[in-house]
Amino acid sequence: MALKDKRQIDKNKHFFQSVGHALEGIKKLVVEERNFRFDLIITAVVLCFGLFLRIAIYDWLWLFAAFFSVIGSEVLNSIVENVVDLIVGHHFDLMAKRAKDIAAGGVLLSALFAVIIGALIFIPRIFALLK
Ligand SMILES: Nc1ncnc2c1ncn2[C@@H]1O[C@H](COP(=O)(O)OP(=O)(O)OP(=O)(O)O)[C@@H](O)[C@H]1O
Repeated sequence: MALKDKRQIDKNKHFFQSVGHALEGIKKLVVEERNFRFDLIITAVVLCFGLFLRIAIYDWLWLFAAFFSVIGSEVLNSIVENVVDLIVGHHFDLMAKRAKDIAAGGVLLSALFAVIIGALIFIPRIFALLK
């Protein structure tokens, strides 16, 4: 699935070419975005906790909704940062600041959603374990 033509700008010719570019995008997120790596580590830790505490299927559904909400907003934040940098370059610009701060606010809100879901699922179980 290696991408032979690194300077391609026309449409992908087949499904596997599209998947190859999508995987390249995910690799960029993992390698270049510190917060994205942090989200993945937290997700792995929470998954381990969920398996250890044998949480119910409905709890897993909420947890996965929370994971993908955070990851989705992190992806949107990275897109905004890249597009803004492409447009304004290395200059201070109030609209650039506004766009980046709003995108970061979106990540913060989805992280808050994930913390609430995690607390509702895990705090009662941890208390039950301690009894
Ligand atoms: N061109 C610019 N003009 C004005 N302010 C900017 C510009 N670029 C960045 N900033 C400000 O600096 C902050 C951090 O910039 P940037 O989002 O590029 O860094 P980051 O470390 O990748 O952020 P994050 O922690 O969200 O991943 C932005 O939220 C914004 O407030």
